[in-house]
Formats: sequence, structure tokens, C-alpha cells
Amino acid sequence: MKNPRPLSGRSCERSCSTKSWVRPLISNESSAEGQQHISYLTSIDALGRGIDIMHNGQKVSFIFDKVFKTEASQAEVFLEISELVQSALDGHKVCMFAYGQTGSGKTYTMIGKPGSPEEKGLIPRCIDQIFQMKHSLLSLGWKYNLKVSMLEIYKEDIFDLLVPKRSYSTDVQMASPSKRYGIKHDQYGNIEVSGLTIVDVCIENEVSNLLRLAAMRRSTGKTKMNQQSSRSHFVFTLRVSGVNERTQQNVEGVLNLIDLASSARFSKSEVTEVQLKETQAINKSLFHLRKAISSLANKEGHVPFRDSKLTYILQPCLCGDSKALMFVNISSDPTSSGESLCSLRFAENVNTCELRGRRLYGNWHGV
Ligand SMILES: Nc1ncnc2c1ncn2[C@@H]1O[C@H](COP(=O)(O)OP(=O)(O)OP(=O)(O)O)[C@@H](O)[C@H]1O
Repeated sequence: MKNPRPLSGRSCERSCSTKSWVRPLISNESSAEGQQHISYLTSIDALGRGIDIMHNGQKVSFIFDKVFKTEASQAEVFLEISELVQSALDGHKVCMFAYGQTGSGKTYTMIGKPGSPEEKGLIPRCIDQIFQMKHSLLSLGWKYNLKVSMLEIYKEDIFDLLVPKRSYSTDVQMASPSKRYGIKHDQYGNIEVSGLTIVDVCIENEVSNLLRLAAMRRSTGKTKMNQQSSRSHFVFTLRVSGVNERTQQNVEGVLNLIDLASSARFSKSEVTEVQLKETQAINKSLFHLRKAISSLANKEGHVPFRDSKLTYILQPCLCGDSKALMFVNISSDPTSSGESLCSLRFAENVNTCELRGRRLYGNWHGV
């Protein structure tokens, strides 16, 4: 019997949400006195959810499900999303992704700071929680099988991050395209990337080691705002199959955790040909993401999921009884106010989305 339902009785009710995290100033940034461009709403109904941003002398207000200030810790942020992790064990398709300009903290949110346990990001914390729940649900008769895959979408090509890279280009560290990967939707509405490595995992350490390898293999480059900028969309997928022989139930859940690449504005003279093509490809795929979200928000009959690999991969998580969370990351550096405003406007659009008649709450980590 295929019967996706809450096992714990406390699964997140919302199907989509938006959260925001403001990253603190870092090394070479400085906030001149009087240049504070971000403030937080303090009215009772917007407390902890509202943010004001000042751009070109105009103040614009936004309200999300949650706004994390600069001093928020990774543990605090994780606490807000842990119910969604439970939803994957309950048999839902869950997707969380980080959106924002370059250097705004997307990778910090999803992966965290290597070597600093307190700054572990959402992906390692999700893994810890899944394994803890797997052990505790054993006493109720549930046995879980977990499978992991990790891919990146770089210039509209899919790369398997669980196979060794073959070469380096001169400008950008990237996995070599050894083969073409096609995307198919299976009979259960899941995504299947043909030929992609899928690994059975039994203990947390196996996943952590794979995650470390994948992070090393991911395409990175240098932008004006980030010495080690991710130049690809990173998709971590955990497939969860649970069987309860006592109650004759089974569940199939999926947890997709995505660190999006960010667009960066370059003038042609500042960048190499490779960087220019890369940025154009990122901008294009983020444009398709915004277009798909906008179609959902406007309740259009046709949502153009097939227009890019990213939206096609995300389709199952943006339909039906799936749950999606968007983190919008913004920087507290006043020189980023224009980019931050664009990101917040997109997040606001996500907040108006409905999935098949249900409200889509975008949980995006970042304002
Ligand atoms: N909340 C935070 N607290 C402390 N440091 C942070 C925070 N968010 C980001 N940082 C730091 O800011 C820098 C840029 O962050 P990160 O690489 O995560 O940005 P990004 O949005 O992924 O950028 P890109 O899109 O260019 O890859 C890193 O040094 C990171 O450690």
C-alpha cells in the first residue's frame, strides 16, 4: 500500500514558504555611519517576519514567513525548517533552495562553513535529522532505505558530482562533461536523471564524505564579491523509502536541497569569454525559474517547467502535495541594496504562489 501520510503527526502543513536571511558584513566590507539600509518591522503581526530595505532614498517593505537577522545561527535557522525534513520521511516530495546575489550566503546556508560544527549548514543538519529519525522510528516498526545523488547544472549541462572530474578548464574549476544526462519523470512523478550515480547510504558519515567530495568537484570561479563563487546550480537529492511490516504501510519521500548559482553583473572588459558564457547561462536559467514561479503565482494553465533543466528537475517539487521552501539570501552591505531589492521582489512573488490550488509557501533562507 502506497500511503504517504505523516508518521509523526507533526508534519509541516504548508506546501510552500519563503524565508530570508541577512548575512553580516564580511572582511572587506564596511558600513559607513548612517548607511544602514536594512531594518526590521516591529509591529506585532510582522515581528520576526518583516524587513525594510532602503534603495535610492525609497523604503520598501516585505513580509515573509520568517526573517533571520545577521546574528542568527545555523542552528536557529535549521530549527525553522526541521518539520520539512520530517515531511520527506512521511512520504512527501520536499524541496528547499537558496536564492540570492553572488556572495549573499547561499552556500553558507546550504552547506555551511567546513570545519566549524556550529556553522554546519542545512544539508548536513538535514542528514543528521533524517538518520536520527530513521533510528527512532525503528521502534515503531519502520525500516528506511536512503539513497543519495548529487548533481550540478553548469551551462545547461548536467554533471554527476559523485564521479571524479576528468579535467580543469583554465578559468573555472569544473567537472568535465563525460556524458550527457537526460531527465525523465517516472510513474510516481519523481525525477530520474538517466545514468546518474545513486548511492545507498546507511550511516551519516557516508553522506558527509560524499558531500565533501561533491563540494570539491563543483564548478567554482571568482566574482567581484566572492573569491569562491559557485558557478553552477547544486542539487542534493535524498530518496527515502520506508516500509512498516507491522502496519503494511510504505512511504516514498524525496528531499531536494539546492544551492542555486547567482547571476553576477560584469562588463565585457572585466571577464573572460568563459566567465561571460557562464554568467549568461546562469542568468538564463534563473530567468526560467522566475518565469515558472510567476506562472504558478498567476495560476496560468501552462507552467513552462521544460524550458530549463533546473525547472524540469524542480517540477515534481512545485506540484501537487509537495512542499517547497525558498531561502532568499541578502547581504547587509549597502552597496548591494539594488540586487537585494530584486531578490526580495522575487521572493515576494514566490510567496503568492499556489500549488494546484494550495498556497505555496516559499521558504527561502536569506533576508
Ligand atoms: N550568515 C552568515 N554568517 C557568517 N558568514 C556568512 C554568512 N553568510 C555568508 N557568509 C560568508 O560570506 C561569504 C560568501 O558566502 P557564500 O559563498 O555562501 O555566498 P553565495 O551566495 O553562495 O555566493 P555565490 O553565489 O557567489 O557562490 C563566505 O565567506 C561566507 O562564509
